[in-house]
Amino acid sequence: MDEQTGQRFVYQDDEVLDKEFDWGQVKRLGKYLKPYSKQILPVIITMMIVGALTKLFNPLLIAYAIDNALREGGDPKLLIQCVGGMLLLYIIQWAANTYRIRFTNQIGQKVIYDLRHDLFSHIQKLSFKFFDKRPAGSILVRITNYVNSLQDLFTNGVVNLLMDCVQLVGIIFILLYFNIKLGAAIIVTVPIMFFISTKLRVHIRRSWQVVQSKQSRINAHLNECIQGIKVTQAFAQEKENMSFFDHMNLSNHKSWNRASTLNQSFNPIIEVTGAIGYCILFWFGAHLIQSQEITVGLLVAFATYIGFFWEPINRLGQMYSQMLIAMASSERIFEFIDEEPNVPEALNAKELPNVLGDIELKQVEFEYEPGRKALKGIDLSVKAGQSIALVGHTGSGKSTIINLLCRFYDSTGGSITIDGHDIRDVTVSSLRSQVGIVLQDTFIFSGTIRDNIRFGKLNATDEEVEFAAKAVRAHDFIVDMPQGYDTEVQERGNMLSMGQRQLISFARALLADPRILILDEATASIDTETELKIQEALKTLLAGRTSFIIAHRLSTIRNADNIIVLDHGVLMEQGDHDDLMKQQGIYYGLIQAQYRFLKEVG
Ligand SMILES: Nc1ncnc2c1ncn2[C@@H]1O[C@H](COP(=O)(O)OP(=O)(O)OP(=O)(O)O)[C@@H](O)[C@H]1O
Repeated sequence: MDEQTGQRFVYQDDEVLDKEFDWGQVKRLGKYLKPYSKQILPVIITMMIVGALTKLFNPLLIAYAIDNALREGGDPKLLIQCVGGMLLLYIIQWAANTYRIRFTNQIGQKVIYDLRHDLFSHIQKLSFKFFDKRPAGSILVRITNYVNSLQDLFTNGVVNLLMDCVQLVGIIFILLYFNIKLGAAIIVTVPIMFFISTKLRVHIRRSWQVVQSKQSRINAHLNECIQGIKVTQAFAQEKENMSFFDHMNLSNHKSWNRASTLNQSFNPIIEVTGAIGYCILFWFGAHLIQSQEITVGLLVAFATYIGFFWEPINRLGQMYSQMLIAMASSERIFEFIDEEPNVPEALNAKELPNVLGDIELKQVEFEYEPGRKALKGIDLSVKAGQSIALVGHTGSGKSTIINLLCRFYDSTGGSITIDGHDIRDVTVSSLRSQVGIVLQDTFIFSGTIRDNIRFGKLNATDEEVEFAAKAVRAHDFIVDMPQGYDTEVQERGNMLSMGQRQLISFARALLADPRILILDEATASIDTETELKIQEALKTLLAGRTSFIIAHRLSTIRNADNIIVLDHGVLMEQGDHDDLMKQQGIYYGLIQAQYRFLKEVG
C-alpha cells in the first residue's frame, strides 16, 4: 500500500480492549437486574442449586453402586435401584437446567432491552456539540456492539458464575470430606488450571478483539465506499479504493490467523494439566486402595469429580474475560448515559406559551471552539411576521445564528428572547415545537411520502397531510407517483429529485405549523419550473410567520423585509434590498457578483 492510500481514510478506533475490574461499574450494571430480582431470581437460584446438587450427588451414587452392588455377592436389586436413582437425578438436573436457562435468557434480554432503551433515549436528547465530536459509526457501535457484548454477561454469565462457584466449592468439599489426603493432592492442580485458563484466555480474547476492530474498520470503509460510490466512479478511483481495501483485508486475515493459532493452543495445554491431575489421582489413589484407606468406588467417583472440575474452572476463566470486556463496554455505555446535554434545561424552566414571533438578539456571541468566535456581538430585532434573509460569504455565521435560535447550542454571550422570553428559561421541547426548520440537505426518512409529511405532526389526518401538500404545490407530483402518497421513498428518499424532496419538507413544515420558520434554501440542481413552484410554495409557507432564511436566490433576498449581512461573525449591514443596494457595501458586492455569474452562465 502506498503512503498516500494509507493517509486517505483515517478511522478512529473506539476500542478499549479491556478495563480493570471495577466494583462501581458492577454495581451500576447490577441496578439493571434489580427490577427483575423479586420476580425471577428466586426461581433461578433454586434451579441452580437443584442442578448443581443433583450433578454432585451422581458420582457418589456410582461409587455406592460399585462398592456395594458390584462386589462379589452384591445385591442385583441394589444395582437396579442405583441406576434408577441416577436416571432420576439426571432427569431432575436436566429439568432444572432447562428452566434456569429459559428464565436467565428472559431476564438477560429484558436487561439488554432496558439498557438499550436508556442509551438511545438519552442519546436523542444530546446536543449537536456531542454529535460534532463523534463519528456516527462510533455512536452506532455503542448502541449495538457494546450493548451486545453485555448480553452474554446477563444471559449466562451472572448465573453461571454463581453456579460454577457452588459446583466448585461442592466438589472441593466432597473430595476433602471423603479423603482429605487424596482430595488435597488433586486440588493442587486447581490453581494451575485456573491460572492457565485466565492468563491464556486474556491473550486469546485480546487477539479476537483485534480481529473485531479490524472488521469494524472494514465495515466503516465499506460504509463510506457505498455512500460515496458515485464520487468514486466519477473520479475513477476504484483501483485506489481496492488497494486500500486489500490492505485492510490482509491485515484482518493476519490477525485472524494469530487469534486462531492462540485459540488452538488452549485445549492441548488444558488437557495436559488435566492429565497430570488424573496421574496424581490414580498413582496416589492406588496406594490408598492398597492400604484400604479408600474403596475402588470412591476412586471412580474422584475421577468423575476431576472431570467436573474442568467445566466450572474453564467457565470461570471465560467469565473473567467476559467481565473485563463488560467493564470496558459498560464504561463506554455509561459515558454516553452520563453525558449532560450541552443545552441544559433550567431548573425552573417553564413552557414557552404560544408566541407571536417577536425576536430579539442582544450582543449575541458564540464560539464552537474556545477562542474562535463564530458570532461577535450580534444585535437584531425582528417583529412578528417579518421575513429575515441572512446573507454573507461562506463561514460568515449564518447557520450559527439559526443553531442558536433553535437552541442546538447555547450562546456563549448575550441573550436571545422570543416575545420577551429568554430562550434559556423555557423548555427545549416547547421552544422547538414553535420553531420549524427546513434544511438545505432535506432529510427524507425511509417509509412512504405520507409518513414523511406526517413527521411534522404525527397525529395529522390524511386530509391534513394532503392539504399541506396541495398548499406547497407538492400534490401533483405525489399523485403521479406509482402509489401516490403511499409510495415508498426508499433509503433517504433516493427515488425523489432534489426539488421534490424540498417540496415534501415544506409540506412537513407547513403541517407542523410553527410560528417561527427557519429555512436553509436549496440552491443547486433545480430547474426553472420547480424553482417557480418552490417560490409559490414558499409564499404559502411563510405567510404570517416570522421567518429566517439563509438566502441564496436573488428572488428571496429581494422580497425579504430585512436582509442581514454577516461577515466573519459580525453583523455588517441590514435593511431591505433597495437600502442595501444604495449603500454599495458588502451586499451590493454580493449581488453584483451574482448578476455577473448569472450573465456569464446565461
Ligand atoms: N460544528 C462546528 N464546530 C466547529 N466550528 C464550526 C462548526 N460549525 C461551524 N463552525 C465554524 O463557525 C464559523 C461559522 O460557520 P457557519 O456554519 O455559521 O457559516 P455559514 O455562514 O452558515 O456558512 P455556509 O454558507 O458555508 O453554510 C465557520 O468558521 C465554521 O468553520
